[in-house]
Amino acid sequence: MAGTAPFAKMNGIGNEIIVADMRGRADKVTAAAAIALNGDAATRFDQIMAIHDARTPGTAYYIDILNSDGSGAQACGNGMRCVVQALAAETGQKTFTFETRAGILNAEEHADGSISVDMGKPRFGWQDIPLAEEFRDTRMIELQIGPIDAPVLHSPSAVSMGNPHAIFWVDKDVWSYELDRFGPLLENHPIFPERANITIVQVTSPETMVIRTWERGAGLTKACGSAACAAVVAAARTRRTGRSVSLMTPGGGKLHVEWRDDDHVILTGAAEWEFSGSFDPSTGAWARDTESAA
Ligand SMILES: N[C@@H](CCC[C@H](N)C(=O)O)C(=O)O
Repeated sequence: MAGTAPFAKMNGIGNEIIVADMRGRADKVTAAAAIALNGDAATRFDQIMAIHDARTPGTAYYIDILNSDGSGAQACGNGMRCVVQALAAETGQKTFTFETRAGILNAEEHADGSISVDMGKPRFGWQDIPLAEEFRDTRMIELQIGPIDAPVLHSPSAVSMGNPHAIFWVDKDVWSYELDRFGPLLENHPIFPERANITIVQVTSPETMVIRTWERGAGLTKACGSAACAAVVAAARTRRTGRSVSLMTPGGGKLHVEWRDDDHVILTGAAEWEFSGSFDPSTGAWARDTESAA
């Protein structure tokens, strides 16, 4: 065992995040450790953001992302904001370049404390998302759930923000849908060979929307940053909104997404520290720092 590692329990507008400091060590946070941490109410989380030493020149750190079921993820917008806030508090630095499974991304903490993450360019090709079969136009794919002649959710847009997203458009309040029941079925539908994050979206104006997400590998969450990005890109692509949109999320938090003319998607919002501790990255056994908030 390489010894315990420091962590911070944080959240990105309610998306439950553990930022694990794995710098200077060769081991990784194991799936077993993730599952154990998620099984304890005090450390229950949606994603672990493990900060590792840089692998690529020009980047500050490599960020390994784990879902609460122990699986890996390519992108996590809300978690990246937590990483930025933690590193900015430690170093005083305001801008960072990171590497993730999805590639290299830049992020910045603003003077008001909000944080913007450049989530890169969306991809729409069916092999890129990926989908199991060819769809020439992923603005609307054939997929539905519920009775065949009166589907509850149908015809989603599909988008990759580094990770796979299906966006279902609804007219009614997003809370009136049983996402806890349909989410697992859609996440694991054979059309998504790598599973998918499932989001329902109510567009409320050309600049606003309300979203609820069932996350791949984590279930219902209070917010999902990459889903917010995917929703805005898909909405703009289908002419439901413009390219600059404010989103309300189930935790009551607000995110802003801008799909810039250079094709990059910028996610902006808050991050919050809750408490700190140390943990064993191989087992998930952990202890709270004595001076840390309750
Ligand atoms: N909460 C995240 C998304 C996390 C990754 C996702 N569950 C996946 O497996 O792709 C966010 O804020 O983007």
